[in-house]
Amino acid sequence: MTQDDKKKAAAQAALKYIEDGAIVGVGTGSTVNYFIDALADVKHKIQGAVSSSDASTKRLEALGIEVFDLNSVDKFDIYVDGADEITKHKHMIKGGGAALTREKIVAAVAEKFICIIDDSKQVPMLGQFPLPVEVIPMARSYVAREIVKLGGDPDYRQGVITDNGNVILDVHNLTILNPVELERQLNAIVGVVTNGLFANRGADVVLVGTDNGVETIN
Ligand SMILES: O=C(CO)[C@H](O)[C@H](O)COP(=O)(O)O
Repeated sequence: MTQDDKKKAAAQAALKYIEDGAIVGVGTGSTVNYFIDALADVKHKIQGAVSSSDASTKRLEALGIEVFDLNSVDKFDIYVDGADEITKHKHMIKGGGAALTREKIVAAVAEKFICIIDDSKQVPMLGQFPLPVEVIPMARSYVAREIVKLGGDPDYRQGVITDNGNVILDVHNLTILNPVELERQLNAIVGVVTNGLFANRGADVVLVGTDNGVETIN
């Protein structure tokens, strides 16, 4: 099985969590693109989606799925998204696609976070994947200096502007022993919009595409 086959299988498996009449929270990335394609096959059964990025909105709408403004939706059951890394505690690093802030917002409103991944994303400890931090542009150098004090090595993601008009610092060489605490510490730096640690609100269910099929971790 290729990595893409595994992503596709995990994405397909997420459909069983979608109830009739649902509004579905939709993440961003290549695994989620498979999910959006699968969702299109059952679009007659759902009300529509809430999206975490302009890219996902475009794809959803192109396939005839209505996308609601999050401000017009009080609550919904399921948010489906990928991850760059995930531990057995269901703590994640996300934001490889620079959509972390909207992903965290949509995930916060959902009852359940269903994480869809291929098995290469499972790690014993977070931090091999550089941790994305979304920053207000004028605060970039200040935030970078503060991150160095926390032991990280920030790298400005050149040429990338987020959907919110901000920039991304990718933080290398972090030893993330306590993701819950580091998520709080990074958010406390003035100028940080969001960081890519999803630990205070991790995943609820993980669907892992493997060579032996899709494994469900509850
Ligand atoms: O957080 C994300 C985007 O901001 C994605 O979920 C993450 O980067 C995984 O992407 P992919 O499914 O393409 O491997």
